[in-house]
Amino acid sequence: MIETRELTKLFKDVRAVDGINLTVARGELVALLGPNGAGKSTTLRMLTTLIPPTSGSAQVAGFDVVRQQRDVRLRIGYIGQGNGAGHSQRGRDELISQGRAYGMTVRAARTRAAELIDSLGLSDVADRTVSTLSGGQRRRLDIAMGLIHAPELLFLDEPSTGLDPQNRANLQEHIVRLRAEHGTTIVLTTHYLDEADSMAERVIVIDHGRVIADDSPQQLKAKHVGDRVILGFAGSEEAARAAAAIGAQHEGGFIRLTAEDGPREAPKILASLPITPTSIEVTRPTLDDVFLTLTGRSLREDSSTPAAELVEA
Ligand SMILES: Nc1ncnc2c1ncn2[C@@H]1O[C@H](COP(=O)(O)OP(=O)(O)OP(=O)(O)O)[C@@H](O)[C@H]1O
Repeated sequence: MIETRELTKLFKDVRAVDGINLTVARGELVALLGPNGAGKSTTLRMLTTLIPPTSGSAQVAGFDVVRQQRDVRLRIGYIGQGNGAGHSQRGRDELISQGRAYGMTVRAARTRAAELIDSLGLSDVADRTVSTLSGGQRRRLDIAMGLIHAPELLFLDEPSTGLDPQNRANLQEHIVRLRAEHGTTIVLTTHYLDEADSMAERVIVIDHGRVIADDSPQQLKAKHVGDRVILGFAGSEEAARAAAAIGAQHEGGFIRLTAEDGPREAPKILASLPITPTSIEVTRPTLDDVFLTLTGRSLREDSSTPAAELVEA
């Protein structure tokens, strides 16, 4: 569905996207994850034909993003960071007008609008003017706008930024359901770690315009970080004896181990110790730990991340 080769975008001397190669198969739900300024939106804007690449190439839905822009545009939906719907119109009318702009008949646009209103949970508010909708409702209307022409591929640029946690969860549920019902290929950008983790079956981590990791969230965590098992002992001496028995190091009264599957391996570790620990803690890594391992920086500590997102990330 998407194939890019050395896709690059320069803004004067800023290398916003630096030779990205990626392949997205039909039906995948892929999250592009990275800190502010990593190049996620620029990548999306090239894939949606909004800006031309400086070099490299991209095929989207079988067409070239530079030479066959119209063919690409007919097959994709794009929901950018701002709200797309006009504020003084009723939501349903906005959807129908959007369908007409794509060349649909009034009848087809009405039917499709009704379907989307239903599947995005907008039935109670679709006949109100857009300006009276809540942030979450408006975002769902934006998604309906992007889907009116039944695109094969939907791009969402930070779909849940600015929403409260409840609306975010609700929106995520709708996106996952749409995908299950219609088989739409979805590519979204996010800097919410939990969003990438829970929704996407594949996470492409981008930093400084380059892909630094590309795998399922589970594999990324297992491959790059692993689970942590921390054993606590009554004192340093006990910890040293236990550490010697399993060929590990201790730090004061603690032994810190990495395990591929912590919850399963912890009982075996315990069984091989000559002394019973006083505490045991098994922690599973987050995608932030993956980012930290790969870059030495935390996505959360990114100085340009707005404070509201630090709390939720
Ligand atoms: N029109 C532009 N002119 C100049 N520089 C730009 C332009 N658009 C983006 N950039 C720069 O390109 C880099 C990548 O920006 P981009 O918006 O793609 O990042 P992002 O990963 O989407 O970040 P965010 O999460 O903040 O949206 C940044 O350094 C940004 O300042």
